[in-house]
Amino acid sequence: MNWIEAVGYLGTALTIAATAMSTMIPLRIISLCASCAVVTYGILIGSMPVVLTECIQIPFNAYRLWEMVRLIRQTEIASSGDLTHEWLAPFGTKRRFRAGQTVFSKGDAADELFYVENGVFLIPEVGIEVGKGGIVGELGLLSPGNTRTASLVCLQAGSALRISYSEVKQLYYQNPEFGFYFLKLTSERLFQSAKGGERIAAGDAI
Ligand SMILES: Nc1ncnc2c1ncn2[C@@H]1O[C@@H]2COP(=O)(O)O[C@H]2[C@H]1O
Repeated sequence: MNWIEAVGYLGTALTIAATAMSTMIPLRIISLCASCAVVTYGILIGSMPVVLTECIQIPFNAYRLWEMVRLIRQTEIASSGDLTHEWLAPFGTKRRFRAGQTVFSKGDAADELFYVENGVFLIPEVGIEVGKGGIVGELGLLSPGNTRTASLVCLQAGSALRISYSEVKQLYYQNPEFGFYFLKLTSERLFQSAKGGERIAAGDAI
């Protein structure tokens, strides 16, 4: 076997390895390496169909790889809670609350969540205060019968964006980063409640 054939076999081996892979990022990286080896081989043996096939595949693989890396980066940002306002603001309807006002009570029917813009709110059952940037009222979307798992009372006058559950669902299906953030937020709160109501401030980064 001469070195030109060795380059060709390297391309074959990498192509087979990529086909066998189940995780997307390594698959795309190995596919790109395979294409580079096969293009080199195609040039060395003067085969335009081989070169052309791989040159068409390279941008597709590179684009999909970029998409996956971007999604993972956004998901990381999402899980730190930085993008919530950006996501929710276009859907929200502003509502003002005065000190002492009950926003909702435990057991009420739930069909919306709140993104706190300012003021301070209290969840009396767990003794948690929710301030600017906090999300509250999301568990009703998942609770049996869609009822509130706790109450919410306004401590210091402020405002919150109301986002209906149907809009939350739209956002969930259309925006995987939001979906992941929502999953993390709700599961952290449910885990904490199950552990005995340890404090997770509703505005805390998760
Ligand atoms: N342990 C908890 N930590 C933080 N927030 C909570 C906790 N339990 C309930 N909540 C919030 O209080 C809200 C009450 O209404 P929901 O059940 O719709 O959604 C609930 C959560 O947003």
